[in-house]
Amino acid sequence: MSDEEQKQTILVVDDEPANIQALGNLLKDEYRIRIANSGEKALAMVQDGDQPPPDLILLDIQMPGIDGYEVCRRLKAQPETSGIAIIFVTARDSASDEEYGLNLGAVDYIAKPFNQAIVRARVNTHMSLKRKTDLLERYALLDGLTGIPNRRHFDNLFEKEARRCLREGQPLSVIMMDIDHFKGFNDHYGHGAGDQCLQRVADALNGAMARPGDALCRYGGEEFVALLPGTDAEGAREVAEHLRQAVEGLAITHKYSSVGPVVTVSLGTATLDTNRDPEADRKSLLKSADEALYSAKEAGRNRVG
Ligand SMILES: Nc1nc2c(ncn2[C@@H]2O[C@H](COP(=O)(O)OP(=O)(O)OP(=O)(O)O)[C@@H](O)[C@H]2O)c(=O)[nH]1
Repeated sequence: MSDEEQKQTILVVDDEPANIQALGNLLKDEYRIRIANSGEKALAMVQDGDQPPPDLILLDIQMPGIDGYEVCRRLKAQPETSGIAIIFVTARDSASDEEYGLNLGAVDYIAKPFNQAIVRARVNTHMSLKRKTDLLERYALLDGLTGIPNRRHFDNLFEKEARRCLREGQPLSVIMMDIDHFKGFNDHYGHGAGDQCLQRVADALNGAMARPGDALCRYGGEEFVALLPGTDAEGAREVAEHLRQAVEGLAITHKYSSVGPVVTVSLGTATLDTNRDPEADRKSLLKSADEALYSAKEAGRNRVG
């Protein structure tokens, strides 16, 4: 990632080009600046799912059309945008205005005409807090042992992708997988070797997932789940077979498996059929994949159920 891409983003919202320019010039060396000259444009930019949301919004209050208070209210009302920090930068400098703005959920309130050094210092404080929060959130969604997304992350992704696939009339598949006779592996080679095995299996599974939208998560102890947006049932079975081969191809010795001499996985696939009742399908998708996984176990393991 380039330095420019790593920069945090500030959206400056003001109907006065001179104000946008002043704030932009003040902050452009440290941050990536986006601008909107109305409340409507600001909302459209932030709610556009294709662009990552800004880290901070510097928001004027008095603007024609949707004013800053209303922009703040609408962003705070939506879970996807409610976490974005907002600082009002405004000529309305009475204590009651400030109290009103802070009660709407803004993190700070700066009166115009502003002192450049104070604006920069306050912005830096909020951006530094935001960087720490982002880091903590990222860690909270990753599995500590394998470094891949954890179950909590999967639950969020699953909800998001299920909604998107239903909206766009796309299929959504999941693959549940479980290492065969992992208890025997742990019991005989030790917990440390078991942990290493989990790490290598996770890497191999990750490497075998081809599409950028696909996600592999650790679902539980020795259980993994793959989420495949836009993939139909046949495609999911193909991916599952690749995943099976990738783990077998690692050739990790497992003398205590009934399946063969190396570590293997069993897999079950299920696909959300957008033509049927969307709610019922979504709820039962993981259950179906789990049932398919258990039939793979019953049928002898190291296979796709
Ligand atoms: N080393 C290690 N072992 C784990 C971890 N999480 C779960 N396990 C072990 O995974 C094993 C799962 O065993 P079982 O659920 O009985 O299943 P299995 O032996 O894989 O048998 P089948 O699934 O029927 O093939 C247990 O021994 C757990 O202790 C982990 O993070 N590290």
